[in-house]
Amino acid sequence: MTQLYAVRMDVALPPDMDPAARDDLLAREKAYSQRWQRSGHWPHIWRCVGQYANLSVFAVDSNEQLHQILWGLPLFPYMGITVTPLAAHPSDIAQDPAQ
Ligand SMILES: O=C(O)C[C@H]1C=CC(=O)O1
Repeated sequence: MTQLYAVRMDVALPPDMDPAARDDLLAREKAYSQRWQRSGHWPHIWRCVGQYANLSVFAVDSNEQLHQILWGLPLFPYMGITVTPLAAHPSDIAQDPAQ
C-alpha cells in the first residue's frame, strides 16, 4: 500500500564550496529529483518562501523506500531532513462520501 510522507529539506551548502563542484552537485540533484518525480513517488515539491528549503510529498511503498530515496540525494550530506508520515484527515471533503 502506498504511504504518504511530508518531507522538509533544509539545505546548507558550505559557503566556500568550489563553484564548479557546486554547479555539478546541483545539476545531479535536479536530475535525481526529477527522475523520482517522473516515477510518481515524489508528486509534490514546493519552495519554502525566503528559505533554501523545500517541502515535498513522497508516495512510497515503505519507510525503507523513502529512506533509500532520501539517502541517495546528491545533496543529502548538506541537508537537514524532517519526515512526517501522513494519514487521511476525517474532515477532508475528498474522503467524505457525504460531500
Ligand atoms: O533546492 C532544494 O530544495 C534542494 C533539492 C531538492 C530537490 C532538488 O532538486 O533540490
